[in-house]
Amino acid sequence: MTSPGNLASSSLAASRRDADSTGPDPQILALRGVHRAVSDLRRGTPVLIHGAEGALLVAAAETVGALGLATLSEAALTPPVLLLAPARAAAVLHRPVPQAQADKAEEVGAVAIRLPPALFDPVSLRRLADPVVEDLLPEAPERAPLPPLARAALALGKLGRLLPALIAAPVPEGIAQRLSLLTVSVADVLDYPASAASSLRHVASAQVPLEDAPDARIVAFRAADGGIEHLAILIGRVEEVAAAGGAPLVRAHSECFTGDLLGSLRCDCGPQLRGAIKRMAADGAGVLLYLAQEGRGIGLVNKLRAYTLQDQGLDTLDANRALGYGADERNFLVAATMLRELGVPKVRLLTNNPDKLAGLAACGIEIEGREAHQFEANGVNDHYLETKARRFGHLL
Ligand SMILES: Nc1nc2c(ncn2[C@@H]2O[C@H](COP(=O)(O)OP(=O)(O)OP(=O)(O)O)[C@@H](O)[C@H]2O)c(=O)[nH]1
Ligand SMILES: [Zn+2]
Repeated sequence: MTSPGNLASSSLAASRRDADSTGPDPQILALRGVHRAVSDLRRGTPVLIHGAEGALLVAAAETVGALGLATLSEAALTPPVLLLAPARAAAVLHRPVPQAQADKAEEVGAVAIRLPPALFDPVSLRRLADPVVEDLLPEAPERAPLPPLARAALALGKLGRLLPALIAAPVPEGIAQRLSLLTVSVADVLDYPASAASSLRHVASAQVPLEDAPDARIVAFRAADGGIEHLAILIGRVEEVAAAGGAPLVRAHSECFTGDLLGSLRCDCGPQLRGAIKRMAADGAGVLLYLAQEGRGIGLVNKLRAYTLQDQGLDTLDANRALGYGADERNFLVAATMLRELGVPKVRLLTNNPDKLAGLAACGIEIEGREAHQFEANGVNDHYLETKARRFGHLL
């Protein structure tokens, strides 16, 4: 269980992990490499992905500028193509992706679009990437053969919480060094979510009495990539309950800026957050994991885009898909690692979401029971709640 002494030695251990006598830890180097590549994509700078199949230079359609496109053209072995997730590709191509190809596309999770000169500029590319700017081209573009490493390219864009739309071109090995561009391996990109989650360690904690739970402590967790922190709010006698082999109430709550902080009526997050804290205080103990997984893992910017699509008639699940994301992009290993670090391997989970129960169990957390966590619809979120029950299988 967390104590100030443990915390101090744990953060010291974390700071030493990258500097022992045998040199930096390869896992940490891999995590940092991917994190830096993501930052470059977010800035509009191309990065190189390499694997056994070759080397692919990629840039995010959402952020790339004229300079990035010029770099791509100059280095490309074959003309750059636009990689899109299958759902977005179907919209851009003005037709469903044919079945045989769709299967392949789902498997790879990417479709390549040919980019004639008229579309090879930052404004056109953003238009092709973003379903909110629903201004389809009068003439649909053509498909192109899928380059190698396409799946890793879209995965890298998603890690950056960017629209999963990347301009990509196979390039000769060694070009990245000549152009001073970052290189990441396909394995490091695909391993990143699990590797980052399993590297989470507590870095700081403090007593923070809450209105609804005066005996509360916040513990902050940081991964070895240097990314954003996740928080655990410990309420009451958690330590005692866990030490006695009991299962405290636990809620894995994904952050929701709009609902938690502003009281948005579009979702049920605010009442669920405050309700969980009250319930844990009444129960005498509980752990609320406040996870940096805004918008079920797609990020706040994409959630705002998803809201616009919902205002145009899509539901919460189809809006995610239209953007090129999955219905739920969260990684349950984050919550499981935090619980293990806190010494809470057994829980009574406050949730209506069967995927959370299955996801945490798959990561080795013992689910002693589920506690329903439902709140009245408010007149604005009725359709959202109904969609969660109907399409996500939420338990009532
Ligand atoms: N992508 C997307 N995310 C949303 C939308 N509405 C709310 N969210 C996000 O959904 C997350 C809320 O998830 P949770 O509170 O964990 O709820 P849940 O998965 O429905 O499961 P339980 O509440 O545990 O039953 C927050 O990160 C919100 O930002 C939406 O329309 N689209
Ligand atoms: Zn919300």
